[in-house]
Amino acid sequence: MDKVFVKGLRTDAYIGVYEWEHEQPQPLLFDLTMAWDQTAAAASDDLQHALDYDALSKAVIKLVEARPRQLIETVAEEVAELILTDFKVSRVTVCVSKPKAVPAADTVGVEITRGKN
Ligand SMILES: Nc1nc2c(c(=O)[nH]1)N=C([C@H](O)[C@@H](O)CO)CN2
Repeated sequence: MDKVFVKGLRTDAYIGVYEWEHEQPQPLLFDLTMAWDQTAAAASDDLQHALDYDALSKAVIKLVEARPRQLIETVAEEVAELILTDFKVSRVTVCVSKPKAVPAADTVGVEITRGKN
């Protein structure tokens, strides 16, 4: 299956279980990989038949910045659900990185893959 991807999509979010994390936003980075058949987009050269990574990126940022959450697992599931539902994608992998979470590590995060039944 063909894929459309977005790497290193940055948002600033109220995210975390600790008190200080509720008081200031911190960066979350998303790597998103969507299954998408490119045939119609390539044949027509028309964005209407493509998975619009610009619109998708904006929708993800809007969702993530809309409200505070405790766990990055929750964010990952909500982002996957948005992409599957609003962008008619059949399968998506969402990787969420939280670079400020563990000072001794470059970054930490979770990765999930979800599909429509
Ligand atoms: N699996 C997870 N572990 C932890 C999370 C999380 O969202 N998922 N969050 C925290 C804290 O908020 C941490 O990021 C602050 O440094 C701890 N573990």
